[in-house]
Amino acid sequence: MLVNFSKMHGLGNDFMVIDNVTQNVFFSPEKIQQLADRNFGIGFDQLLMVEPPYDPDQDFHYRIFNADGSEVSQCGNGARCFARFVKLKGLINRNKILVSTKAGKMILYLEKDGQVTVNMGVPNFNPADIPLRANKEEKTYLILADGSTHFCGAVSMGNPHCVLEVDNTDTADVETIGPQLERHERFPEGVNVGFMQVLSPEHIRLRVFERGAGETLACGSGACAAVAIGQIQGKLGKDVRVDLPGGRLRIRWQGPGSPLKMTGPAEHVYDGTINI
Ligand SMILES: N[C@@H](CCC[C@H](N)C(=O)O)C(=O)O
Repeated sequence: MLVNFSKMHGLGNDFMVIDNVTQNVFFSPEKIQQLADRNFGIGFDQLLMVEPPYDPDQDFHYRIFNADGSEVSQCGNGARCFARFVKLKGLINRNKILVSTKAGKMILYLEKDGQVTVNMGVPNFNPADIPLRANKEEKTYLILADGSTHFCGAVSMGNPHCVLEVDNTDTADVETIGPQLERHERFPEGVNVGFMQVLSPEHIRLRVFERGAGETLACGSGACAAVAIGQIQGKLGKDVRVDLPGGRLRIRWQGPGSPLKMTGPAEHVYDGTINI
């Protein structure tokens, strides 16, 4: 069977994107791992499957799979690439796109300058919804891992995130702490781990060790999580520039109860066909 796909990226967080509106593709978790392999496959952090809407009031549904084959419910950079993809492929001709994921509904806007703005919904700090094992909601949790104590904020952006503040992202021990917290027992469904350096209330640097994919060049939902957590901890303002290894995002959040907006680029790299 021949499968058409596009390779895309958002700030170097890269995706294999499949139009499952006009095709009928199913991949097992093992097949996804094989395709995600950077030596033996196409190579990507996440696979995005664009599907017809599940709800009549939506334009599309889209599914997200990590490189390890696990299906997840949110991907910020993927959402921007999804919006570019459906326009590029002529699946829609509007600049406002309504889409559902496992996490719920989102609204995306294709801007005139080529950037994409995503309304990521309301950040959810309730531990049970993240999910995080905790007696009550806190701005900072103390988590013990391998004899070390980590202070981190936690939030669901539709997917679970914890964020640690560091002095310098260049020297942060992402390779050790990332995997320790990713599968920590306090996070029963795993967690994406952000390392945030606050330069000013309007400017942070961020590295993210992603659940199911390892450290990526950028994590959109991770950037949203860092700004939401930094703001409730009193460190950040309402309009923040986030510098990730792969480039820059703009995150705007008016505070608890309001939806958060992310703006950034989405690039198409090439189209391909594989025989599976
Ligand atoms: N790269 C993404 C997040 C992808 C999913 C994540 N690894 C998870 O398991 O929740 C982004 O840009 O948000």
